Amino acid sequence: SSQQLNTSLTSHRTASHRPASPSEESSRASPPVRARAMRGGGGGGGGEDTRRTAAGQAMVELQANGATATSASGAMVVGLSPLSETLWRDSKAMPGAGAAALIGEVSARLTWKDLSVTVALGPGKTQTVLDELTGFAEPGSLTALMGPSGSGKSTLLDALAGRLAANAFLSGSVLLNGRKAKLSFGAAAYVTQDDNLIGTLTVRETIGYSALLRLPDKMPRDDKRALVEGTIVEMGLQDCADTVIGNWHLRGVSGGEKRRVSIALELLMRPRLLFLDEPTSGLDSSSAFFVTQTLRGLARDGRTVIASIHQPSSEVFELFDMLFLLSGGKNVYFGQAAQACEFFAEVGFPCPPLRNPSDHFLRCVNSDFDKVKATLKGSMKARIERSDDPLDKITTSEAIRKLVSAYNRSQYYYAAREKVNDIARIKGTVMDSRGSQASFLMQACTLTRRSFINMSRDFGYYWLRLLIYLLVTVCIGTIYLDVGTKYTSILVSLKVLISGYLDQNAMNLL
Ligand SMILES: Nc1ncnc2c1ncn2[C@@H]1O[C@H](COP(=O)(O)OP(=O)(O)OP(=O)(O)O)[C@@H](O)[C@H]1O
Repeated sequence: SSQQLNTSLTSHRTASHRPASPSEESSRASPPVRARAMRGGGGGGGGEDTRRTAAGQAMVELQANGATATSASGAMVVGLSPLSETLWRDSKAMPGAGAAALIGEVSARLTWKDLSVTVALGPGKTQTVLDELTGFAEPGSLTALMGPSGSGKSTLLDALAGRLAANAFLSGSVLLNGRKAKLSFGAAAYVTQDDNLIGTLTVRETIGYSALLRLPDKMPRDDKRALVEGTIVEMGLQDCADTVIGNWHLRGVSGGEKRRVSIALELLMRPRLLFLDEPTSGLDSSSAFFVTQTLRGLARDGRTVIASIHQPSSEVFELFDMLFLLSGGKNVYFGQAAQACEFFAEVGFPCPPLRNPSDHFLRCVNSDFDKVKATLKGSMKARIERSDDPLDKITTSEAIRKLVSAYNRSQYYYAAREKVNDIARIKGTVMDSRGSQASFLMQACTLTRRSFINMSRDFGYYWLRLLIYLLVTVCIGTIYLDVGTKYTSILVSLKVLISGYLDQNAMNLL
């Protein structure tokens, strides 16, 4: 209930005023996120104080993520903010029944074991896209899925998020908090590669409307506003909060900021598990760095973050905690990102001193390089033949075979399987808020208002149309100028009117 929500928010606000221990302080948020939080809500003018207060309140709620809360049943619940708990309880509570109980661990611990995906390509034709993959993702960690194009990164992300295409078949097990769970919207968030945002709305409006469309009606407006401001601060968007997203005729926020707005929309429901499909695609290296740094901050707040990344710079690579490297649907390496260089060196492919590690790994596992080598001629070919790089001595396909078989016999592989079994034994609650909690009426009103604002600000959609209608009106109207008032004139006018009406309809149909 809203009272329950208020109580939980207030109690946490009060609780947060006690001095935090250094370890608590460091576990709450990453330095950049905290630094941004300290700057408070953006924008100037008379509303700044209100916004700053609202953002401050929301930050208390946001900082409570990853903290230990006491559930109504008296059990200690790990890794859940009061808001998440209330959202979940409200969605689970049956009329007349008590609120659902939270059991043990609620942070998202995801494991997948011997996961294979086969797609049907036509009658009798199938393709194995993922081949017996095993891994895990824990709260507080940022896991990067890397591999060449077509290696199966997006398919793995889809398989873990439970959104595989209809022609794809999964075998093996995917467990969330030790249970088989169908991940639905709310429990886990999935940020797609494309930013589906309305160009005419500002960043604050975009996040605000999304809050109205998804949060429960009974949640007080002030709390919703505080949550929106807190999310803006958490994603580092306060400097562009009042800038429009932008479209073909409107210069708006940058590509990196757009990506962060897309992530912010998913964060509103406080998911414990975050999937991102290529969050840095199309961004320059500094924007990619800031987006990844934000993801790391979200992970440090107790969330489980899994992202597929195409070709990270060395700075971005350093931000990853875990690396899942794929090639042709097979696992080449899974373990700490910082230990990947060691594994490649053990197998006989050490990373040259001045090379970006991620470029080196992708160079080792991308069989397209065989085709590149085959097309080289002249001095380039001679240089490769003289080179002492082990990769130039064998084909990439052979290198991949060597790496895959070395990984399957390595300590990394056995450690991962053992950890998967250990994690699967920890049973916890699967947070499933079952989608939007706003009522139909609230959604209809919000969508109507948003649509009107969008139309009134969109030059092409509204003003250009209005101009065209005015021009057409003048053109048709002037046809009747000085036609006279005789019977024949009236008949002619009527004919013109009907043919004009029919023409207009025909044009509309076209
Ligand atoms: N539903 C499907 N039907 C047919 N083929 C599929 C399907 N899903 C994936 N594939 C195939 O599986 C392979 C892996 O695709 P996926 O999109 O997972 O690769 P990726 O590593 O994400 O590539 P990219 O980096 O280019 O996005 C591709 O060859 C793709 O054509």
